[in-house]
Amino acid sequence: MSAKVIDGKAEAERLRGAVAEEVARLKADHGFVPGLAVVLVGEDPASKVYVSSKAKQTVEVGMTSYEHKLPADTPEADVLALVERLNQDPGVDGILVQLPLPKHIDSTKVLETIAPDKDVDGFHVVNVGKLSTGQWSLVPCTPYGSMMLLRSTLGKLSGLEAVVVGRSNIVGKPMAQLLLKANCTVTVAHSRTKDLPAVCRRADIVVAAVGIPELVKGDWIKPGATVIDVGINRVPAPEKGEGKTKLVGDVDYASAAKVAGAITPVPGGVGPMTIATLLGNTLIAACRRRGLTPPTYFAQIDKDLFG
Ligand SMILES: NC(=O)C1=CN([C@@H]2O[C@H](COP(=O)(O)OP(=O)(O)OC[C@H]3O[C@@H](n4cnc5c(N)ncnc54)[C@H](OP(=O)(O)O)[C@@H]3O)[C@@H](O)[C@H]2O)C=CC1
Ligand SMILES: Nc1nc(=O)c2c([nH]1)NC[C@@H]1CN(c3ccc(C(=O)N[C@@H](CCC(=O)O)C(=O)O)cc3)C=[N+]21
Repeated sequence: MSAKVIDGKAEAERLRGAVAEEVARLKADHGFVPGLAVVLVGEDPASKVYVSSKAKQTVEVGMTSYEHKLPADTPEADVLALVERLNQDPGVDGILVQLPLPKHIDSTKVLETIAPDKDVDGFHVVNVGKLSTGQWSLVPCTPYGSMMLLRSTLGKLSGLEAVVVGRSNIVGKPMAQLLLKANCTVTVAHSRTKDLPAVCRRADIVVAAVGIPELVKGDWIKPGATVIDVGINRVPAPEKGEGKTKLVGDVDYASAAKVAGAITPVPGGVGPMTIATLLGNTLIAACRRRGLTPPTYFAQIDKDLFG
C-alpha cells in the first residue's frame, strides 16, 4: 500500500485565499486593514527565513506587516518595552515573537507580556487556559493547521485513537488538547515513554513533534493510519552535492509512506499550514478586537472539527 500524500501547500493556499477575501471585505465594509507584527531577536538563519516568509504572505493576503528585527544582544527590558508598545498600537492586531529567543531573555516573561487578544500564536497563559478548558481562544498555529489537515483527510475524528509524540507548549500539548476536543482518545508520548514504537502502533493518528530527524519508522505505524509530521530538521544531503542540506521531518517518510493510509510530506505539509493559520488568527483577532464576528469560514471549520 502507498499512502495518500496530504498536500499542506494546497490546503494552505486555499486558507490564504479565504483570508484574503475576508481582508478585502473588512476593508470595504469597515474601513480597516488587519496588521501583524513579528519580532525577531538575533540572527538565527532558520528564524530569518520563517520571518521573511511570514511577512511576504501577510502582505499577499492584503494585511499590513510590521517587522521588528533586533540585534542578538538586545536587553530583555527593550524587548518587553517593544511588546508593550505593540500592545498599545491600534494598527497592530497580532503580535508574534519568534522563538527561540537568545538565552539572556526569559521567553515566558516575553510571551506573558503580549496582550492575550493580540496573541496570535496562542502561547499566553490566558489562551492556553482557555484552550484546555474548552473555551474558544486564539489557538496555536501549528496544531490548528494540523487539525485542519486531519479534518480534510479523515472528516470526523470522533473516537479515533491518537498518539502525539512530543509534549512542548507550542506543539505537543496544544495538539493533544485539540484532538481531545475533537473526541479522539489521546496519548501524549515523550522522551521517557517506554516502548514508543508499541505506543505508536496503537494509533489511528500519529502526530510527530519531536525534533529528531526521521525518528518514527514505518514499522511503528498501524497499516492505514494517518501520519502528521510536524518536524522540520535541516540535515546534510551529500547526494545533492558537497555541503548541501535538505529538510526532513521527524518521520522516516520512505518507510512510513508504505504503511500509512495518509501522510504529510516535509516540506509541503504542516509548515505552510502554520503560516496560513497565523494569518487566519490575525484576522480573527482583528475582528474580535473591533466587536465584529469572525468570518463564517472559520466558524464552519471549528464546527466541523469540534462541533
Ligand atoms: N511545522 C511547523 O510549523 C513547526 C515545526 N516545528 C518542529 O517540530 C519539532 C518539535 O518542535 P518543538 O515541539 O518545539 O520541540 P521541543 O524540543 O520543544 O520538544 C520536543 C519534544 O519531543 C520529546 N522527545 C525528545 N526526544 C524524544 C524521543 N527520543 N522519543 C520521544 N520523544 C522525544 C521531548 O520530550 P521531553 O519533554 O521528555 O523532553 C519533547 O517533549 C521540531 O522539529 C521543530 O522544528 C516546531 C514548530 C512549528
Ligand atoms: N513564536 C513562534 N511561532 C511559531 O509558529 C514558530 C516559532 N516561533 N519558531 C519556529 C517555529 C517553526 N515554524 C515554522 C513555520 C513555517 C514553516 C514552513 O513554512 N516550512 C516549509 C519549508 C520552509 C523551508 O524551506 O525552510 C515547509 O515545511 O514546507 C516551518 C516552520 C514556526 N515556528
